[in-house]
Amino acid sequence: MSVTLEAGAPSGASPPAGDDAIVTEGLTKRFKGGQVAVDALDLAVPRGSVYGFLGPNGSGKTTTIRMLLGLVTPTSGSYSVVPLPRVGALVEGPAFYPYLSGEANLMRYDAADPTAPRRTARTRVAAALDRVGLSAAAAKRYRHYSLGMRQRLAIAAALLGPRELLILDEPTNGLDPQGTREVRSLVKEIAADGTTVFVSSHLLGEVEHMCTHAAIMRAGRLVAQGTIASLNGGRAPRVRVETPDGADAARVLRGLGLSAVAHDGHEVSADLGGHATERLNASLVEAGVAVRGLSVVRPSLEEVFVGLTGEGFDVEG
Ligand SMILES: Nc1ncnc2c1ncn2[C@@H]1O[C@H](COP(=O)(O)OP(=O)(O)OP(=O)(O)O)[C@@H](O)[C@H]1O
Repeated sequence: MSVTLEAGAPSGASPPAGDDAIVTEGLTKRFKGGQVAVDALDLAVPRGSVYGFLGPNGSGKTTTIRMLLGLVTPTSGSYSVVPLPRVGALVEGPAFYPYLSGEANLMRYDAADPTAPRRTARTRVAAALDRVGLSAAAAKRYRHYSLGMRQRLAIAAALLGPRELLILDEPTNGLDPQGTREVRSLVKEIAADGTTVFVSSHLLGEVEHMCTHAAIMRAGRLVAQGTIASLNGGRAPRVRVETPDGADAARVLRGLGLSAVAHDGHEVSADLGGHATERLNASLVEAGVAVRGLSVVRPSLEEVFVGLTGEGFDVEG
């Protein structure tokens, strides 16, 4: 589906060209009252990716997702998404009946879709339960489900049809650690089946571990996007040596050709470049440097984010 809006007029529908599942160009939402929730957003979500849509609360993630699903009308800009019947979405958790089983809840949910043939409802529900690992708990009442099982059932509801794209808005929010683990590994499994997953989160650690790609949002604007490796790769890994012989260690590292050598008390650090840490250690010891510790520090997405925005971030997860 493709929608272009200038002055509020939709202009046609087609899936994104090329290898992307979602493309937005200049996508903007200004709410009545002047609040710009999403500001000229250019996203490109490759098919087959697990795409983390990362930003603090209020940065415009939910508004973007609601626009992609046709639930909110953009003020301007355009977007293309794979055809909506091929998109499964979990935006606000679906309301399930506590006294009904997981299976009965999904049957009701499926019945609400006028395009789904009734004849095959049981097969669809069984496949969705199987997909999220709830077959054995299909007959159990929803109120006896754990938090993780409840969220997996919600994801099953989003997977009732064949999906090319799954959009999940903060799927681990409010879960306990066990539920969080269940949902994260389910997301990876769904992606491994070939479904593109677009998942919003305010947790850097979560995106770093679960996703292949990420976009970083701040106050409605896109700050950076790309593969996790390319986002991290903007900054080189550093080697850090703990030693009482700092001046000597710095001299050895410079002599070996390492750059950006910094010496601060009992710690010496330098850009690692293509050097092997075991060789560095051997050279330091041979030169009589007492090495108490040697480590390689790779920049995390958190450092990249702080470097880009000058702001801290919620890194839990
Ligand atoms: N219907 C609305 N009317 C006016 N302002 C809104 C509306 N919906 C969202 N906003 C504002 O737009 C901004 C972006 O909100 P949005 O919910 O998209 O952010 P978010 O990144 O999803 O955050 P959260 O994780 O807290 O939902 C916020 O400042 C919010 O207050």
